[in-house]
Amino acid sequence: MGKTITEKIFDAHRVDNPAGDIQVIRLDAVFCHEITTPVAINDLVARGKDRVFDASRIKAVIDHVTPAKDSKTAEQGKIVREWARRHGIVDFFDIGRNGVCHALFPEKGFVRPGYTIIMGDSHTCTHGAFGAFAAGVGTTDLEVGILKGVCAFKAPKTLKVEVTGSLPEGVYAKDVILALIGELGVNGATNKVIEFTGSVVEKMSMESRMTLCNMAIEAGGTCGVCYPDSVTVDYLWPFIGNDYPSREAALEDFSRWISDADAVYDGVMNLDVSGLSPMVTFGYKPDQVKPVTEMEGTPVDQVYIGSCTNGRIEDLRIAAAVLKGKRIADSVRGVVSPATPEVYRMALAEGIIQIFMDAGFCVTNPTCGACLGMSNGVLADGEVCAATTNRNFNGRMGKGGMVHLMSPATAAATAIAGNIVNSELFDGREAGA
Ligand SMILES: CC(C)[C@H](C(=O)O)[C@@H](O)C(=O)O
Ligand code: SF4
Repeated sequence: MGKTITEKIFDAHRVDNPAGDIQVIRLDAVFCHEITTPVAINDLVARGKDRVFDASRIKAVIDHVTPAKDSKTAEQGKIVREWARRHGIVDFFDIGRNGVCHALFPEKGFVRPGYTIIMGDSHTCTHGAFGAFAAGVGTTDLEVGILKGVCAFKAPKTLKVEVTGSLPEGVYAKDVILALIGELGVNGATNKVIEFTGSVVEKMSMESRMTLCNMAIEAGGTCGVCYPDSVTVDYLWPFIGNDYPSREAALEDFSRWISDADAVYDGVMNLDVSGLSPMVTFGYKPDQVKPVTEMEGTPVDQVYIGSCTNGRIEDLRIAAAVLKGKRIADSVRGVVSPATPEVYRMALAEGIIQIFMDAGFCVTNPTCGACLGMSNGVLADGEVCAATTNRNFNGRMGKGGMVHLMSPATAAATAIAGNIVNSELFDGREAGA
């Protein structure tokens, strides 16, 4: 019987099978940030277990609220900073080098096909885009991971989603994942890995694949996963060039991490995106999704472009293409947070930061910022934000605020119009047609 990519990853990492379908797997990396890791650190210290399994496999960043906005966030940063120093964690990213964890760590080459990764963050599923198993965990699992480099999971179940057809102009990975979550519902993939396959995914950049996998959790998924291919090899080449004689050799090696044709799934669905139009959420749950055309005219107070979903260079390029030479509406506050310093640098070099500033956007440092409503653009009661983020929960961006999730193109067009609108990049034609 064939196996899925996730089953193969588990087979290669299993160190114990204590009971039933519980499997203990060895971890290739443990990622940390300043919101959830301090709780684990403090507890390990209190229990006299202030150790790390392997400092080189722990990657840490201060990203959610940075620079610190108050004493509490300053303290959280301090705990992680001192812990990283104490244990010789070299890959620790503080002010000036820090960015949103799920954008920064892949960009640094820390995620590889076949890897197992945990983090105390629900959007850890993003890293599956590289053909890895990466899952968000709670404090107890994080502590065990830091201490022993292992984690217990149930045997993985997989929902295979074949994305077929051809993406129309102006329709992006964000629209695909919103449409999928709309179909699945917020619990549609609970306790399952969502395996994204099909010709549309094969044609996607690593950035777009990360956008897809990032929101797997919004349908309840443990992880999203894409097969590693030449796109993955090209993205990782600066980091793996010394390990393989050629890109072809790397590709050959990575092909271990692809599901067998006769793998057994817990569900298979097809999503033909040929007729898809830009999508937007309308309520407080990510599965409340409609085509933008049905929400047109909804006024917004703020437009936020950033986050681990859509704060990468590809996203900023798309938004800038819409904003170029235009001004955002007087009634709108535009905020853009490049996801990492490298994204910021590229955007600067390409004139994208200039376009955002000329359009009237405020450009912040790389951080989660407004995404979770802790800094850099918190909404007032009754205010509405068009955002490229992944969560529209009630009060997420500020008490009494409403968030509409959308693609960077739709967000940029909305900023110009002052209300929700399709971008002019969308003409409804299938790509290449
Ligand atoms: C702060 C952290 C625990 C949280 C998460 O797990 O997702 C945050 O990143 C979010 O997006 O709400
Ligand atoms: S950008 Fe938003 S969703 Fe992503 S890790 Fe930060 S707070 Fe969470």
